Amino acid sequence: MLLDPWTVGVYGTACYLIYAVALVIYRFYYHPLAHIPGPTLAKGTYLFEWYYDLYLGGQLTFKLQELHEEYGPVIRINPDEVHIHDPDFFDEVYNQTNGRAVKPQRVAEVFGPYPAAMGTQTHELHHIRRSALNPLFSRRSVQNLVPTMRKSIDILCTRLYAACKSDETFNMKHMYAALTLDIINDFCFAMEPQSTAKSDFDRKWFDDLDTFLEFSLLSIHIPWVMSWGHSIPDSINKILAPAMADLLDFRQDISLLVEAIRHSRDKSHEKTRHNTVIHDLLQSKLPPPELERDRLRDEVFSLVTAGSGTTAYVLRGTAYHISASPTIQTKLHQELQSAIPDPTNPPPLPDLEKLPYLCAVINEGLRLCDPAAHRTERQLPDKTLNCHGTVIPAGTMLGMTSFLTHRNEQIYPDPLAFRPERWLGNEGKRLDRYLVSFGRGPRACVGMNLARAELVLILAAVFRRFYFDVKDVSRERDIELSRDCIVAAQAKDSPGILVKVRVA
Ligand code: HEM
Repeated sequence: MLLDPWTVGVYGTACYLIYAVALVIYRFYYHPLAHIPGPTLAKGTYLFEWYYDLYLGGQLTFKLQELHEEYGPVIRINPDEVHIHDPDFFDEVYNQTNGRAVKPQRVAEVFGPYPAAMGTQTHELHHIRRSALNPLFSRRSVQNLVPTMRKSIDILCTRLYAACKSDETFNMKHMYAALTLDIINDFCFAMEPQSTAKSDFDRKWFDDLDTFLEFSLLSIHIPWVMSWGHSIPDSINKILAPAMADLLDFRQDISLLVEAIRHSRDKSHEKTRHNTVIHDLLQSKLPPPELERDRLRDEVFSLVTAGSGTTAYVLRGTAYHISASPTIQTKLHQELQSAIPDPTNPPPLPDLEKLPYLCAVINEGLRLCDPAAHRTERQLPDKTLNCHGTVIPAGTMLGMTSFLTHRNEQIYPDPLAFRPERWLGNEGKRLDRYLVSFGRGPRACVGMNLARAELVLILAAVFRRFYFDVKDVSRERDIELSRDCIVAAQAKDSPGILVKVRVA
């Protein structure tokens, strides 16, 4: 005899409840992480994490400090994940001696299921993809890009001189984002600088990116949302999420460009002094499937998105802190004035990289204005870790958060103060191992050399010539990290960083 729908519903619900209770009991008493301390709700369910990140909007990162104070250096933050807070353990988790390092799916695919190095889960495939990218971002390659970077920086300085005369207020948030976007676009596609010259610095593009990042926070907790979005046509995505329209069009344009470059139809790079990233990848030793059009498209798309907002974030925060302190501003300006007597004829990059105060300012900026807000997650299938006597089984999803290391009072006394002096002398050298803004190990930031060169060239050029009035900027609202949207985000009501400029 067939059961009526009501009875089926009752049995179904009862079975589900029994399953859910059994699962929670398993997680508490029989799970391989059962011995690791943490909040009760987090050990048994994902509700703890969802409450802080989805309901309160990217707040779990800030709660972590409190949890570590209560439960110790190794804690369970959801049924399947461990978080470690011990700055001396960073290399233990991320370095190469631990065998294979797997990037868990939820973080690998947080920006979409892209077949790019950044989105690759397995150690072996990541190694293949990363080996092709590494030479493109070596110190020597970056050195070759200096004229490219200077081209965009000169456009910005011309605009700033004009702003001095007109007493214009402008948004430093979009200004640095436009500059870094122009530089990475030139490197990837030999595209002439565009955004830096626009009156609003291409604001819509960056507002759309912010919306995309807010969405990424949802996708890290509910991964099927992003996968589903990628499985439906772009035309429907554009209706569902209009803020994504330009980004999706840009991604499609890259596909066309890959084919145009592959078949030598695009000659834009002949006007520049460098090959494009697409050229270099096409000439690399990558196996044929890795050279397919859409694979290359997604690799380059991830470079553009990872390589613009992050550096811009450090630039704008650092520029604010310099401008907010007359002492730091004067000290930096004096160093730059004697190193760069003629601002239109700056010294080579290696000479600028030796300026002690500029480097100290940059390190302090990387520390206090670190864009990587979210914990960096890994699984080490070949290694059981032991942290302060707590055994973490091989294969466990584990993470550490650079934000906590960078604000650790024992390492950086008065951690909220922007104090470049802490990086000077022998004491400063001791701190190097605790500056982890670019991550560590085989999956550390591939663009690190490029980012550092941009920071040196841009801050030297701008602060040699200009002073900024930041009296209308609220540090708490416009500068401080207040939401973890995977990348750091400011308060929702922040208007950006509105400043005026004058000649130094
Ligand atoms: C100050 C600026 C930057 C900071 C602080 C930063 C930070 C980071 C961090 C912490 C990671 C490691 C994430 C992980 O371990 O899972 C990373 C990865 C990555 N970054 Fe950056 N980044 C910056 C600039 C750049 C630039 C300029 C580029 C591009 C060209 C870039 C491209 C990438 C890519 C492709 C990855 C993934 C690497 C891989 O998985 O092999 N980043 N970045």
